[in-house]
Amino acid sequence: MIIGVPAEVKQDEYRVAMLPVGVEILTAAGHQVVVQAGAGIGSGLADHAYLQAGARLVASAADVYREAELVVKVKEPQADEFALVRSGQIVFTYFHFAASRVLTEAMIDSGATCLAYETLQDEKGRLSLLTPMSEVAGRMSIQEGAKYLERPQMGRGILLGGVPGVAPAHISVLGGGVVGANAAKIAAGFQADVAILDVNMDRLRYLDDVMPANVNVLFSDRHTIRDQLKLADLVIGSVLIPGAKAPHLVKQEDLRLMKPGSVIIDVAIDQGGCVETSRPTTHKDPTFLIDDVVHYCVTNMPGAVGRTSTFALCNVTLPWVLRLANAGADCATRLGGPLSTATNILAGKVTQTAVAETFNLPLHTLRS
Ligand SMILES: NC(=O)C1=CN([C@@H]2O[C@H](COP(=O)(O)OP(=O)(O)OC[C@H]3O[C@@H](n4cnc5c(N)ncnc54)[C@H](O)[C@@H]3O)[C@@H](O)[C@H]2O)C=CC1
Ligand SMILES: CC(=O)C(=O)O
Repeated sequence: MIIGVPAEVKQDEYRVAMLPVGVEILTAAGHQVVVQAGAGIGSGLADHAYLQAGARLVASAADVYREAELVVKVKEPQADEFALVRSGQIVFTYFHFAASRVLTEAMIDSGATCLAYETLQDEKGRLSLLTPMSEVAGRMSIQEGAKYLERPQMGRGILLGGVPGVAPAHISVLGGGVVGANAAKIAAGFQADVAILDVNMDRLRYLDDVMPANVNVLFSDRHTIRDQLKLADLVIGSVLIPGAKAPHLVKQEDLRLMKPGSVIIDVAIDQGGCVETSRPTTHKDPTFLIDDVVHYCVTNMPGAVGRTSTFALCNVTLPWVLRLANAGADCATRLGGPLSTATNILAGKVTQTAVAETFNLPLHTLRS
């Protein structure tokens, strides 16, 4: 199979979808890998490393899309990439379709097959291609939160850990999955006072067992959320209902409960955000103020730490790329099991229930 790796074009996206070692493994298995020149630069991976591993370098994204049967990316195709995606092609990347009707319609119109990293459930039911980026974003949410709590960044002027005689920051983490647990772990290390809210009691019991003493776990309901908003200096939005638009746990009217200069890091923004007032932002212009509350809603947080993130992502995606490539272009879209959970659009037809429901589109059933 011909596998294509274009350079990422989303604002401030420094990741790349394949490491040179991935090229080596795929070519050794008899496949061809076409890489856009410069694609790895943001992650410190030079063109010659891809060449040495057996890749063919091409000048433009158009060249990659023209040749590749399987396009492997990091972020969803951007508007100026839509026309490059073609019928019969498989695109394997983060899509987060429920957050964008425009993207969903563009991919339907392309006639391509779209396999989303974020909905792939492995044999144990884990979202194993989302996990490493959630680990990055969860950890990063605390360092970003610490920065935007500083007064010159419009924050309240709060140091996360406080100092002897002055209370630490209170951090409320909405959703105790991978992002939430990683955020809480780092926040606890800063000696902040942390609360994790979740609706999954088994998860709360687990977190209660493994988290340090400055982390409390609470059941997430409307009253507890509102109580937490009154206390919080920093709120981390980290809920997920796989494939679906994130529920708005914080309503616009709730912002009035919060202290002026408090900060919301809505990590769940890639699924639409769990705060009603959130809207997508970029690393270049990451925050905005509503009712004196700082909102940070960057949709590709791990992109800023491209080197760490590229390695963490490619470590887990490569086995699936290899599996698709070995199946061959005709059979790859008929692979059952985990790859069927990744299939959001098959040859231009929506196959993910949550996406069809979000946009009221016809749902097609996958057949093996
Ligand atoms: N902005 C960015 O750059 C990035 C965003 N993300 C996003 O972060 C979000 C969270 O991802 P993960 O932690 O991996 O998901 P996860 O599935 O591990 O955790 C989500 C948690 O939310 C909980 N939850 C569901 N409904 C809830 C409610 N009403 N109240 C409280 N908790 C609730 C679930 O029980 C689960 O424990 C996803 O939307 C993911 O795509 C992940 C990486 C990067
Ligand atoms: C999960 C995702 O969309 C990202 O890492 O950018």
